[in-house]
Parts: sequence; C-alpha cells; structure tokens
Amino acid sequence: MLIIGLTGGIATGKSTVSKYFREGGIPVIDADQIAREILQPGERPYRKVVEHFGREILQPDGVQIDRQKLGAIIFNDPEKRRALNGITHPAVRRRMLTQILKYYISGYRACVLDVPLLIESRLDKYCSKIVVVDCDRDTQVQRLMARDGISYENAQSRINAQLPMEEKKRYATRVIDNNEDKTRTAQQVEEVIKNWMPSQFSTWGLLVAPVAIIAGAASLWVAGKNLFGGWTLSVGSSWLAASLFIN
Ligand SMILES: CC(C)(COP(=O)(O)OP(=O)(O)OC[C@H]1O[C@@H](n2cnc3c(N)ncnc32)[C@H](O)[C@@H]1O)[C@@H](O)C(=O)NCCC(=O)NCCS
Ligand SMILES: Nc1ncnc2c1ncn2[C@@H]1O[C@H](COP(=O)(O)OP(=O)(O)OP(=O)(O)O)[C@@H](O)[C@H]1O
Repeated sequence: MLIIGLTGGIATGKSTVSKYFREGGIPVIDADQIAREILQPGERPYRKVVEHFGREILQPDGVQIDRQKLGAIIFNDPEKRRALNGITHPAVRRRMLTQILKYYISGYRACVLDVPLLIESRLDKYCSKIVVVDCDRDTQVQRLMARDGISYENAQSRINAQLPMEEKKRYATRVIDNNEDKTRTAQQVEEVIKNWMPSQFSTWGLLVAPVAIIAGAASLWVAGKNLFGGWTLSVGSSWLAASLFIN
C-alpha cells in the first residue's frame, strides 16, 4: 500500500488538496480531525489536557474544551505547546495506524496521511512519498486571517509555531504550488495521482501474497513426503507470491 504523507504550513491548503485526493478515490486520514475527536469529553487525552491546563480552558458549560483559549495558550508558548503535543500526539498516532490498517484490509491501493506536523513529529519516515502544499507567506497570512477571523499577530504566532516552509519543502517528493486558483491546484493533484498510483495487480498481491506463501509452505511439506505434483504446486505458489510482492 502506498502511504502518501501530506503536509505544509498552517492554511497553505492541505485540506483543499485532501479534498482533491478524496475526489480521486484515495482515502485521507486527517490528523486535525482525530486531534479534535480525542479532545472530546470522555476521552483519556481530554482528561489529561484538563488536568494539565486547568479548568480555565473549558467553555462556560464547564465540559467542552474552549479551543480558542487553548490555542491562545499553546501557540504563544513553546513549553506549553510541547506539553499539549506530548499528550495528544501518541493518541493521534494510534488512531491513524488503526485507520491505515482498516484501509489496507479493505483493499485500498493508497491512502493519504494529512498531518500538519508530519515532519516535526518525524512521521515522514513511515511514508513512501511526501506531498508538501506551499504558498507564499503573505498569501498564507491573508488566508489564515480570513478563514479563522484572527488578527495579523495571531496569524504570525500560529505560523511561527511550525517548521518554516523552506525546511518542510526539503522533505518533499512533490511540492504542490497553491498560490494560484484552486483549479490549478486540483490539476496538480490529478497529476500526482496519475503518476503514483500503484497498479491494481500489486494491491491484490499484497492481500493475496500471505495466503500464497502459506499455501507454498504447506505444499513444500507435502512434497517432502513425495508427490511430484506437490513440488509443482509449491513452486507455483511460491512463484505467484513472489511475483505479486515484487510488483
Ligand atoms: C490548539 C488547538 C486546540 C487549537 O484548535 P483550533 O480549532 O483553533 O485549530 P485546529 O485544530 O483546527 O488546527 C489548525 C492548525 O493549527 C496547526 N496546529 C495545531 N496544533 C498545533 C501544534 N501543536 N503545533 C503547531 N501547529 C499546530 C495545524 O496547522 C492545524 O492544521 C488544536 O489545534 C489542538 O488540539 N492541537 C494539538 C493537537 C495537534 O498537534 N494537532 C495537529 C495535528 S496532530
Ligand atoms: N488556491 C486557493 N485559492 C484561494 N483560496 C484558497 C486556495 N487554497 C486554499 N484556500 C483557502 O485558504 C484557507 C486555508 O486553506 P485550507 O483550509 O485548505 O488550509 P490547511 O492547510 O488545511 O489549513 P490548516 O493548517 O489550518 O489545517 C481556506 O479558507 C481555503 O478555502
């Protein structure tokens, strides 16, 4: 299975690019979405975050986390940001792994991991390819302020909480330029899908190969007991397994 890591700076356009991958038939695992789920009441990371940051980060209902308040704390303080990451990231990673397995078992040929902090948290090493979504800093600031309704200073501190784009781009297999209109961005994603998608044969190979290997081993055992036909079966199964894997 091809695992494509998708990253970029805040508001450079990862969700926009994700949408085009989904439209191209490739499932996307969204780390921001998972991070939201684990901060719901009842989840263990929720409890730890409230314990660590205190009840003042809760909304007036005294239950839900006020994301704006928590954001204001962690985007302006590297130490507190590290503490939050230390609580949330292991749980996010576990859920991402479960989702990857789900897609693998369902026979998908590829999936995208949409992770803003892919490079910072060293998840890039588990990806076969890395897509970095880029736009110039002024555009990024403008889009972030417009989308989240935040001030120029707030936008700057959120951008500065991440690795600079120049650094992220060094890890890219492919940079998607998201400075122009969305149609141009969609075309770049289409190109990526066309160039990178593994053949249907190789996906089936990954699913069928373990069965073929077991069949090969079993027939070797039978062949040891005699039967010319058994050898034929074992060689045939092993060849099938090898060829599916190699693909
Ligand atoms: C601080 C929180 C509550 C702010 O919530 P808010 O709804 O305002 O923002 P949202 O979750 O939509 O994130 C928006 C963007 O902020 C950036 N961002 C989020 N968390 C971090 C972080 N810890 N460090 C740097 N950038 C971050 C990402 O680019 C993300 O796409 C929230 O982002 C959070 O829980 N962050 C910790 C979990 C995390 O690291 N998530 C990132 C993916 S693993
Ligand atoms: N090519 C584009 N032209 C105009 N607006 C765009 C373009 N790409 C994205 N946007 C807008 O910019 C904003 C940020 O884009 P998006 O939400 O995709 O970024 P993101 O990288 O996923 O952000 P985050 O890091 O916060 O998750 C959104 O309002 C989106 O509609």
